[in-house]
Amino acid sequence: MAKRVSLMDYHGGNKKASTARVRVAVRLRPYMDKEEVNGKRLCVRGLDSQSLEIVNWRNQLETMHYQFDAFYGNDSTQREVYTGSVYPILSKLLIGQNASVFAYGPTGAGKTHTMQGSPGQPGIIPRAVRDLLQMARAASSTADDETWTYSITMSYVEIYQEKVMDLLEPKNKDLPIREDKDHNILIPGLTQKTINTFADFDEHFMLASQNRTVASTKLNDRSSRSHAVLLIKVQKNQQVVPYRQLTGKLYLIDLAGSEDNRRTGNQGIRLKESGAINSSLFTLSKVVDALNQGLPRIPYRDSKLTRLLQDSLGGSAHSVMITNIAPEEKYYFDTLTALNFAAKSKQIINKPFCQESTQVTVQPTMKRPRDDVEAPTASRQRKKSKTEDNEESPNSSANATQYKLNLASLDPAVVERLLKLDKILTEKSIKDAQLLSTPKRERMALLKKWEESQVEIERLKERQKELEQKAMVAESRLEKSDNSLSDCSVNESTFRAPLRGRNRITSTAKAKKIVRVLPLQGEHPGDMAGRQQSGPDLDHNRQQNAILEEGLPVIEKKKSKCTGSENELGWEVNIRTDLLQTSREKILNLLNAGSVKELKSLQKIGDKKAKLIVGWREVNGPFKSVEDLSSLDGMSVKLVSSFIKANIMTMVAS
Ligand SMILES: Nc1ncnc2c1ncn2[C@@H]1O[C@H](COP(=O)(O)OP(=O)(O)OP(=O)(O)O)[C@@H](O)[C@H]1O
Repeated sequence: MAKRVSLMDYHGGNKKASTARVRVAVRLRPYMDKEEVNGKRLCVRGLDSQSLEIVNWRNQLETMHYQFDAFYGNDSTQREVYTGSVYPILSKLLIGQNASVFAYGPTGAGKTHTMQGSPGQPGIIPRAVRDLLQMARAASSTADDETWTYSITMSYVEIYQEKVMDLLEPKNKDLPIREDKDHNILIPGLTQKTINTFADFDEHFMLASQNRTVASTKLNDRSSRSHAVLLIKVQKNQQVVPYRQLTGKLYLIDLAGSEDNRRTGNQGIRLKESGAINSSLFTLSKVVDALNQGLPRIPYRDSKLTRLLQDSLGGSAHSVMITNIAPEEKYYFDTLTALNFAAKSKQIINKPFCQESTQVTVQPTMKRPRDDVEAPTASRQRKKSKTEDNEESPNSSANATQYKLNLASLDPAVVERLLKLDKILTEKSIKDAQLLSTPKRERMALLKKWEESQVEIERLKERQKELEQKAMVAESRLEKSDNSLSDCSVNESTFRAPLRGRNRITSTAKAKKIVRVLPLQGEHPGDMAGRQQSGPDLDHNRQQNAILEEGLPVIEKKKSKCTGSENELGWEVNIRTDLLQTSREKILNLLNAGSVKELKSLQKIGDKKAKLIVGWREVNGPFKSVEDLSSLDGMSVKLVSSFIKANIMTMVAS
């Protein structure tokens, strides 16, 4: 489950939670008025790196003075703006915090130039993406960070006439904006592209930018008719238990400019667009006012723009607002309005959080968490091919590989089981059946069932130990009684060998059957007749003779010498080949057609293994041989061979 970790908690401090004021910078664009009706009259004068004044040429007494976090004059470069106001917040993304940079100001004042720039003068967006990619690459290769991998994705939307349009997938029109229970703002269904290199970003961004709505107005040849929001998501995944996941989101926003339609000359559709732009900017202003006044209700929901900026204004992001202004006298009122808005915005206090969750990333080569072995390295992850998905959507299919489940508190073995089961299900495209993405209640029920089966397994293990001990006692008793039989040493060693050492059969029931049947199979009944026997030995041999007389030719007479030891397969040699074959066939048939209940009738197959067999069958088709069982999870070759032995012994003896 995702959780918000305050900066205080994140750094382990115990003071008040950290806060961050919205940083406000003002950028003045160069003088560009070609008409110069009144000569070159500037209404803005820069004073120093933080302050400026605005002059009203009609009444110079009205000159206003403003101070901001930064003031960039008309000769400032793209690099200065970026390094001074944006670069410092990028590192926050890598620790799971959100940040946003938005350009605000009148139409034609230089917002798009500042955010996007041109190939010769790249703006904030390309610079920030390039640096983030570099920072993530550097971080994942440092010694401290080697257990983390980073993935960076981009989404790009425009808010055009109160509709959220997906610029990466233009057919996605009018997407909804939602808020999750942790107050994260989401756009379900929004396209998200993985960017591994700057070239990836450039390709997607260039194409998407062509989908943006721009048009010529009297004040700007290429005026943005919409608010454009680029979302860069940096996800940091821990590759070892407890698989923490930090997600930082960077919003880079190029707002449409406020427009005075007496001067833009807007008509028809342009006028309608202008109405929507001004209305959302008005709501933005109301939001800032409400925040500054500490009102209980902040009207975020009154426009799509403010809903999307909810996190950036009064929320959890580190926010930078760049107010673009124009110097020409004709912009005086627009500039004054923009500066007043900027001045009140700088009073807004945000409360940054670290977005942290514990996650499971299903990776094919992931090893057993129990062994504390790392999943694929960062470089392997980076090599993953570019993907297209809709991860913004909580229900999206792409989320199939990323689940939020508190695994930290689970036994690593449980995690491993869940991962493997989930992988099988995902591979088989069993929709909605993915264990980790199932609703919480079902997940809990499954986990409970799993816990119960663990208890059952423990109980069975205990029981098996007890039985083994009993079998050993019975065996040593038998050895004593065997020693009293004088002349059967060769056959004894041949037939009794399966009960000894490594090949000892660990079930009392099986031991009994073999003990009673096997020794006499090698002897001719007549050989026993003349022996002097008494007490239990006599009864024992009578019993054996009786079995033999009933004609149970279980064992082929073995002519080999007594070597005193047998290899792992030696026991098979002692069983008649046709019986061996039939038993194997019976087992194979059961494995391929048996129900869980029937499978459980096999030796060494409990409920858990029976279910695994059924599952394996469904996924891989029928078992070709009994030995195929070793491809089952938890069935080593050794285990399979002891399974075969136990079952064949049971079948031939029954
Ligand atoms: N700092 C600058 N240096 C050089 N040219 C600039 C600068 N700022 C803006 N310009 C130029 O001014 C013109 C208008 O800028 P831009 O389109 O960025 O304005 P805008 O604020 O985004 O306008 P709108 O809100 O209408 O979209 C463009 O031709 C742009 O290249």
